[in-house]
Amino acid sequence: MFIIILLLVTVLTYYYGINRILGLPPGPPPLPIIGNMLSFQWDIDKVLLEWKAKYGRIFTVWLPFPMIVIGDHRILQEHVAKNGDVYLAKRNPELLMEVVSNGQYGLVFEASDIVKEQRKFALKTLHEIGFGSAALEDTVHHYAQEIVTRWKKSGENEVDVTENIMRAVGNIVWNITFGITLEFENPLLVRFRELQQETLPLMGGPAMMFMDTFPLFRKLDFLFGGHIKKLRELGAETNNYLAEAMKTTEISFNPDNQPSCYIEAFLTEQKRREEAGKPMGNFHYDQMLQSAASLWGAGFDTTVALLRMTVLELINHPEVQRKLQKEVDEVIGERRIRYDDHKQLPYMCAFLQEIYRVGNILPLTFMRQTTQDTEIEGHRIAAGTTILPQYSMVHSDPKEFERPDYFCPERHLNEQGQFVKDPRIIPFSIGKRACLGETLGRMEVFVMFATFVQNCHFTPVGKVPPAIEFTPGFSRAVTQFLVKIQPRN
Ligand code: HEM
Repeated sequence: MFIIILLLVTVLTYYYGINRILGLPPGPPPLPIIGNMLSFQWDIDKVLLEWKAKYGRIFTVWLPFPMIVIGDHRILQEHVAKNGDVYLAKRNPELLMEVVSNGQYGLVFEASDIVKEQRKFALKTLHEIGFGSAALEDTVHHYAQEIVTRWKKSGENEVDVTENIMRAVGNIVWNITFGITLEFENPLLVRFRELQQETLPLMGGPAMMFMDTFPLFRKLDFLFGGHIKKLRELGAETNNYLAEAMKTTEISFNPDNQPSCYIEAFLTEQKRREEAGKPMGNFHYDQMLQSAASLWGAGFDTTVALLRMTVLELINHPEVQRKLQKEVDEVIGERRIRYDDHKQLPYMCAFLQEIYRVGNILPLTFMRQTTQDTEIEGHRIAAGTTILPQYSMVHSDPKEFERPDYFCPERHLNEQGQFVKDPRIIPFSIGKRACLGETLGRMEVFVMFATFVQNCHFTPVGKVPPAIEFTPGFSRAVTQFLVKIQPRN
């Protein structure tokens, strides 16, 4: 009897009092051992917002380790942005990394001790190989033209816009990474997207989180749907393709030339170290391979997903499409779109800011781990605590944005019809782990979308446009939809 009472008291204390005892922000009561894991699906936006309404702007969720969720713009700015070094490290999904990437390498989930060095190298390299340059803008415009030329020929056919967008965006990332231009129709890009589409949903979800947290259960993978086995196979196929492409780059690599892509810059650094008699350090084969995988993984589906969503919103809001067409016709006419044109296209900027708000490409931002003791809103947070900076909770909070589910570019215009940049909308994240591809991503989305509006008119296949629904998974995208496309000029 005594043992039962003791057990009951322990469970109740844990359930109702653990956060208070540990001095953590309040949060949903956790169950012993599994914490709040059962509530933690990847389409968790709604649950997180309910918790925010109930427990405040920061709260604790147990997975089963305590994780502090920050879903408030001011706190994100004051801590994650201004105090970047404290939030530099990620809480890496070790199992996932071991299965897919042979360890914690690359540019997204690399081990904490190599982050600063590899991010510095990546930022410098991406700038040197053309981020922000007119040449890269020309390439993006060239692919935007490829897309609309094909769409214009579609006549009465029902079109899935994904295919051409995917080939164009895929080619741009491939080029930046390997310096290789693929044929527009090259089946490799299609296979690569399929691999990513199969991999991403398996990476997310409670099964992987559970096995990551409790290594003993990895042997029972077959009971959880065989995710580990499948991910290992998909990871191996992806890595083989990347290794092949790296080999091609290596064969034509000339160390005397200025690097034209990421892999060449990596090979140049290796050569420099070799000639100086310095150890390779983290500039080894696995880091090179997984950096390529990171650029591909982070730069491809994100951009494709946002561009697909722009078209879906156009057919759902014909009056918005008409306004965009009018603006482009009046300001640009038939001349070539340039990124700089955004300064003269306020309605288009408002439309894209609204896409960035509702798009929420990462349903769950990557978890961080504090690198030192800190304090947030009066709570002492120990070094090594997991933090979730959840920007989507700002984007979809009714206290921040009236009717947040409603797509409305006008909310980003002032009385004079000028575009108002909203600092609360953070699609590329902030701080020291913000997106490395923001410069390219913003330019790509603008130049491609403006070219679509300039050249094509999109209508739904039936009388009623398709619903806006999202696929679950590590990254978020609207489900498949078809459109009809008429040329505009
Ligand atoms: C419009 C498209 C894009 C969006 C919305 C986007 C958004 C994001 C977001 C939200 C993160 C997570 C940051 C965090 O953990 O706090 C991220 C990380 C990252 N992105 Fe992007 N991204 C886009 C395009 C790109 C492109 C084109 C590239 C490169 C070619 C890229 C490379 C990366 C990398 C390497 C990271 C990991 C950075 C780190 O952990 O230090 N992204 N991106």
